[in-house]
Amino acid sequence: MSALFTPFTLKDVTLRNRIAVPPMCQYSAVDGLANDWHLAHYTSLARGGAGLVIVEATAVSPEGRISPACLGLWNDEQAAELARIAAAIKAAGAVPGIQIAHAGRKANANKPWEGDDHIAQDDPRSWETLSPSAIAFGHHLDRVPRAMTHEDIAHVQADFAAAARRAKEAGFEWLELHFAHGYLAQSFFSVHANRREDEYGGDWRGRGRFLLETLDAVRTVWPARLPLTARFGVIEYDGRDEDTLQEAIALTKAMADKGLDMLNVSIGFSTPDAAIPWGPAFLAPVAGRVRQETGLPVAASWGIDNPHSADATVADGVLDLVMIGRVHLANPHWSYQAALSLGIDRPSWVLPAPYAHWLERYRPN
Ligand SMILES: C=C(C(=O)O)c1ccccc1
Repeated sequence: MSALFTPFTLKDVTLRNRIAVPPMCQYSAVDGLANDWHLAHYTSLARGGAGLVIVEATAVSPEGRISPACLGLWNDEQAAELARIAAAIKAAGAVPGIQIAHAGRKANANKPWEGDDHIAQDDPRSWETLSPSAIAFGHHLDRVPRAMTHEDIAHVQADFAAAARRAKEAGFEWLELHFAHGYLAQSFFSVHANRREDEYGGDWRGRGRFLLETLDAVRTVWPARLPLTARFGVIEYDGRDEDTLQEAIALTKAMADKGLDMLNVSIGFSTPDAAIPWGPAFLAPVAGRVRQETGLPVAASWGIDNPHSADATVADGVLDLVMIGRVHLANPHWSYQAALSLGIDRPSWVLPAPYAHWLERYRPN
């Protein structure tokens, strides 16, 4: 029996297997609106057999977008278009998830294939960037952001709560807060980005306050019966990893006490000088430690694309869900290939019936 193809239940939601498609920005929206690109993209991924499909980083406000082409959930028109995607993912047999985000000091950037750098301030598409402190990320993202006031902080937290409410009304059943990858929430936690001397800075509790308060605000509107999760950078690969990990584990425990149901373990990406040890499933052991020390179910991504390795991380109790990202862009039916490789019974039926019946028939014995 394959551990990867066992169901997973969290709160009132059951996934058909342990395979999740993590958020992967498409940079294909206009005014934050989802369009036919997104509908085809997410429908295709859901038809491929994954248990959970999480829609990409969706900004809680216009200035929270990474690029002008990112999705948004700050108005009802955007919610209506995203409702079509949630319904399409569900109709294909996967659970519809969505990640809500604020890009902080990495906001206002060109698409990755159009420079990946901050949009020039005299460009009509440019907007002001916000962060805990007036410290730029560096390299291609060298814009110095404005240090947030307490009014800014309260406003952004209210935006997260409003986006969560819209996500619920749009039919999403899994919510992920973007607390990773050097964006706003990660920046509050990061010693590289947060040099504040008020209650939102200093030790891990101070630097974690924005994340805890944002979680609180979202928890009040997101239904208790549906999973409330976060993607969180627990390590920076910046030479102080053990310190960061211990602080991240302490903050994760505090988030669990406030109703966080699962952690999608990722990387901080708070400094351009990180020495990331890219390699097959390199982050899985870090996620396993977070799982062990916090007692929370965890997921992880980054270089997990081999079915046997993915299966082993679940079978060995390292991960509860495996985030299979970029390889899904090359092969939306990765789950079917994994089912064949792992020798599960009737592998074709990982796919929808209109595909499965053809794949199962006329096969050599
Ligand atoms: C666009 C990203 C996101 O939405 O998290 C991202 C950024 C840096 C590394 C991986 C992913």
